[in-house]
Amino acid sequence: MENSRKQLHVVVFPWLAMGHLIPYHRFSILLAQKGHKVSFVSTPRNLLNLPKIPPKLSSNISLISLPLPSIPALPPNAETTTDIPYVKQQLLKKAFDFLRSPLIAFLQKVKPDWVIYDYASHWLPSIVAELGISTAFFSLFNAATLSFIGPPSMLMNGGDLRLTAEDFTVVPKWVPFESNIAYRVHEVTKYVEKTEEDETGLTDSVRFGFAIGNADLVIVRSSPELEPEWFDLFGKLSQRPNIPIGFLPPLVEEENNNADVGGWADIKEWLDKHEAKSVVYVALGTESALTKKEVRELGLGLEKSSSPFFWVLRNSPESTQNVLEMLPDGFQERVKDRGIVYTRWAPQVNILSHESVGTFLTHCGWNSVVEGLSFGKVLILFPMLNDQGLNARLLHGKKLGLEIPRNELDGAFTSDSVAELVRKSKVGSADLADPIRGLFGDRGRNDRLLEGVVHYLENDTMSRLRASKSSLLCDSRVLFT
Ligand SMILES: O=c1ccn([C@@H]2O[C@H](COP(=O)(O)OP(=O)(O)O[C@H]3O[C@H](CO)[C@@H](O)[C@H](O)[C@H]3O)[C@@H](O)[C@H]2O)c(=O)[nH]1
Repeated sequence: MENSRKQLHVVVFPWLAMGHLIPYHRFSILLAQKGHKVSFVSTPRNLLNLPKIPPKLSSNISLISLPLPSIPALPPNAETTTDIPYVKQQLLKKAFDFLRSPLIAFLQKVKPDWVIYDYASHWLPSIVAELGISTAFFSLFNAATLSFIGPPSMLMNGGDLRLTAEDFTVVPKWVPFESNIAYRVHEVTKYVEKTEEDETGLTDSVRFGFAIGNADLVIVRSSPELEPEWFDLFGKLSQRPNIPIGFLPPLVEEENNNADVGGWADIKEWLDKHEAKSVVYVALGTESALTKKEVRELGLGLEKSSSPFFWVLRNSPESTQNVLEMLPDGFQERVKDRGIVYTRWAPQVNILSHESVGTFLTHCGWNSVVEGLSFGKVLILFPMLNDQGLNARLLHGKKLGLEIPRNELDGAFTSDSVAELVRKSKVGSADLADPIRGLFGDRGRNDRLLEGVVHYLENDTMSRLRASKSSLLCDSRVLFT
């Protein structure tokens, strides 16, 4: 760390979801690499499951464990959204909200310069401001999604009148330009059900409202080159300083190359046998669950495509049936020479970094999108939940992906359309040269955006320190007059 730069102490507190813990952890590593001190706060099992901290950075990162209080009806070991059915997520938020007291006690003790927090801890910024600590909301949603969610001033007052799934299929009235970014009914049905069963009394949009509206800074995991009009609009709607951090393109972890049976070494051996860009990687993140009918259609589609594939298909807490039993009869036997159905946690970044993978059939979780595009894969878009439908519209509009046609109401699709898009993904390499696509994996550009965020955190802290020193000077002058 240069002498002119102050070493910051940053407390990082993500929501309890793998898709949040992973990028918050990555951001923490990058802050530590810049010489800053990070306290990464989460629950015990989540801390154990995080990627290893590189030994040379371990003195800069402390893992702070706060046990998750038990809540009736929440399974005892549930510490992430992956452990529970989607409609039970609000229970996890209820338990998460009980982390408030131990977290505040920790902050009072260590008095960091910054707290970087997620949308679920909407209560954090106002309390932390009273302690004189700066707050940054780190948004894993892009600017288009943040704008779709709405102006914080409206959300904080409970003024979001969208209640039914249909309400979310309309471009909001605060979007002043032409846009097609809105949900399809099937992409929000579960959100509406989850909200109706709300255990916390707060909808996610209210949490977003407070998380954004009370932040000193909003850091957005995206880039203004991808979505200039949405960054512009989000700045106006939020009335908060906001800054893009770029995409945080993934790093391939060397240590994943282990001897675990069925682990990365075995997967790599299988991928190595295939021609460049021939394999379709299929994975739908950590929160979405397919119905039996969807598993069947997707399977038949992959079979009809005649393409080699690697399909991550794990059991979901939403279903009591083993997911392999949902596959079409005889499926695994018929495709055994060219397809793998993988039922464990997959080393996704390693797989996507492999040259034999050409196509990524994805649910459009923002991490997966970034990972796929950073490694130059062709995306087949299959949104299921959360921001995924909006991401799919954005990507489709920018010609960054091919969307599987689906029935707008129930999401039904055909195996033929899956097979057709897989084939199309193999021939449509022309737009791979698109400069927008190149932004995702451009290390130089992404590093510069990250550097901008780090400078903001450093400079803001320095000006606060100078301001508090000069107010002390004023006070002492008052004393001496
Ligand atoms: O077997 C697996 C499954 C997932 N991953 C990783 O886990 C992350 C998953 O993130 P994402 O692709 O964004 O999917 P979700 O976990 O479903 O993400 C949640 O969080 C995202 C960020 O807020 C949102 O965009 C999604 O809609 C929301 O469901 C990625 O880094 C994957 O590489 C693995 O490494 N192996």
